[in-house]
Amino acid sequence: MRTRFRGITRREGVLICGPAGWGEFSPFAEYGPRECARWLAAAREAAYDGWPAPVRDSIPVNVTIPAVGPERAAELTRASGCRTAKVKVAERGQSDADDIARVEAVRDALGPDGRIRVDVNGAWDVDHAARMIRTLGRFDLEYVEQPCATLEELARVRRLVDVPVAADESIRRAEDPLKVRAAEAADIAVLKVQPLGGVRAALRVAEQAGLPVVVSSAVETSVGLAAGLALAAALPELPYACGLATMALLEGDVTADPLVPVDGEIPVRRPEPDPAELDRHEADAATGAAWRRRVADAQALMDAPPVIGVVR
Ligand SMILES: O=C(O)CCC(=O)C1=CC=C[C@@H](O)[C@@H]1C(=O)O
Ligand SMILES: [Mg+2]
Repeated sequence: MRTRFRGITRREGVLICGPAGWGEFSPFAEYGPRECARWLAAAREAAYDGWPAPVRDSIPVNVTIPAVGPERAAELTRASGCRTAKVKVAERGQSDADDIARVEAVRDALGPDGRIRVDVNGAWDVDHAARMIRTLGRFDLEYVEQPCATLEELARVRRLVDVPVAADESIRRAEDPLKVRAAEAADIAVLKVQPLGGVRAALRVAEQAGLPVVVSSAVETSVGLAAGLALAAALPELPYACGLATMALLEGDVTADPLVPVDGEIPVRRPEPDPAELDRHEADAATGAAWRRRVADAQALMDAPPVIGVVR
């Protein structure tokens, strides 16, 4: 990766080639087989079933600003050409002052008409969240993503601030993603294709959650990003720019024509992996064997025929 994001500097995964095309299985290292089964279901759907028909052919996207200094944050914002930015805040080891400086720099770079959301990844308690959301509110926030860890805390924060609250981890890591609505914990639901088990599964969550939705990536290659675009393209409504411009966080891609935004949008398309790029990024034998085991462990929990075909 070009920069540390979500605590990692390397992104690994498995690409599966099937009759419907290529799929990506790239759960983060700490996820066990039960959670990985949903990620594998998403890859299978891409490789074996394909996706529902799109109702739009271009997706507005936000630039994703990691927990970098204000100058770098402004640089990344300007270079993206996007009119919406999602700024990581509450990074471990950093201060509220770091977050305020980063958001202020992004606001300066975007100008008054740009939209800014922040992603806390559940790190604040309710008092800290209320205080920081009010402080950052002076930069006019579009919404705050997962300010606290639990549904109960999200519901309390919602009643304390007038910035909309988006649920992310409460949707993608929950046994029942639909509890968010019952708990009145969020105004917006963030959908990620792999954690939710595929495009069709994510469409069902969107329908049942009954909230406006944003599609966001899991920092995949263009193989996995194509599934995120397919979800964003199939949703009946798409009121927010989507977090699908994460190719900017990666040094390279497995395709020769990566999915990157032009004027803040990404066209809905499905780039094919390029043999030379596949070879360039192929993991060593030990890493490959470990990933084949992760596929097998997740597969063992799925009531679906085993994944076969080319696994790289
Ligand atoms: O939503 C975006 O702008 C990009 C994707 C993104 O922010 C994330 C991807 C994967 C895990 C997290 O680090 C983070 C998130 O919490 O949404
Ligand atoms: Mg998030």
